Amino acid sequence: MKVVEKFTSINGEGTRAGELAVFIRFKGCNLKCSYCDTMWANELACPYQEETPADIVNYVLATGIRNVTLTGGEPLLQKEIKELIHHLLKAGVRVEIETNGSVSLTDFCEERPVFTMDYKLPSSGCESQMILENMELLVSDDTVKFVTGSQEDLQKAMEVIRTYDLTNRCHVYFSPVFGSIEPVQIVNFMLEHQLNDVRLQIQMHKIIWDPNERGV
Ligand SMILES: C[S@@+](CC[C@H](N)C(=O)[O-])C[C@H]1O[C@@H](n2cnc3c(N)ncnc32)[C@H](O)[C@@H]1O
Ligand SMILES: Nc1nc2[nH]cc(C(=O)O)c2c(=O)[nH]1
Ligand code: SF4
Ligand SMILES: [Mg+2]
Repeated sequence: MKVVEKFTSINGEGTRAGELAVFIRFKGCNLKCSYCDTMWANELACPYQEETPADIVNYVLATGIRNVTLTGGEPLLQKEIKELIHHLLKAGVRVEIETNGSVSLTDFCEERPVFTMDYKLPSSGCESQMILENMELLVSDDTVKFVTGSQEDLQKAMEVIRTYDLTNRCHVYFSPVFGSIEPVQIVNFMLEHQLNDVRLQIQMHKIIWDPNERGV
């Protein structure tokens, strides 16, 4: 598996935000979101370490931390990802996968990690790649995350939430494209449209550390 970085930190996002977590970041992505904060990991020339699922499980267990987030890049594109999920779950670790909404989840629903799945909004430039069938596969521990950069994005996110009744299916988060929309605009939109059960979340690690710092 192509690992570009692995580190321990607090999870800066998602339902376990603020808890300790181990991060495994994989190389490569099939999308090119306008705002991507880890584009470096998607470049062909990005150096990586070839690791087996067993190497990764050993690293995770040695940290003594019970949460692991598999991210990237797009983690579900790694050939051995199913095997890795299997071994991590068997070892009793909580597995969260950050995925971009353009990879089918059908193959990952038997032995289940927790999914934090983006719905890519218009300002990302990648909305046409969304696999809408994925919405039907989400369960109550999963999350749909809308990273919003504009009023148009907020409007579209609301439509998607209503179409798929997302707040009755799973967690729903709004997160600002870091530094490009004022969080208060998101709050005002939520108030104006009475978006109950939607949660605003700001990437905590970008406030604790320099927003461009890697490995945190
Ligand atoms: C770097 S991606 C990797 C996982 C997967 N490719 C995806 O897009 O979900 C991890 C998360 O960071 C979010 N993200 C990337 N750049 C961001 C930015 N500039 N501001 C806020 N969130 C961002 C993505 O939308 C995604 O939810
Ligand atoms: N601390 C911290 N929390 C995170 N949660 C999701 C991350 C990601 O890049 O997917 C991330 C990250 O890069 N750092
Ligand atoms: S899908 Fe994720 S990793 Fe890929 S470009 Fe978009 S934000 Fe970056
Ligand atoms: Mg990140």
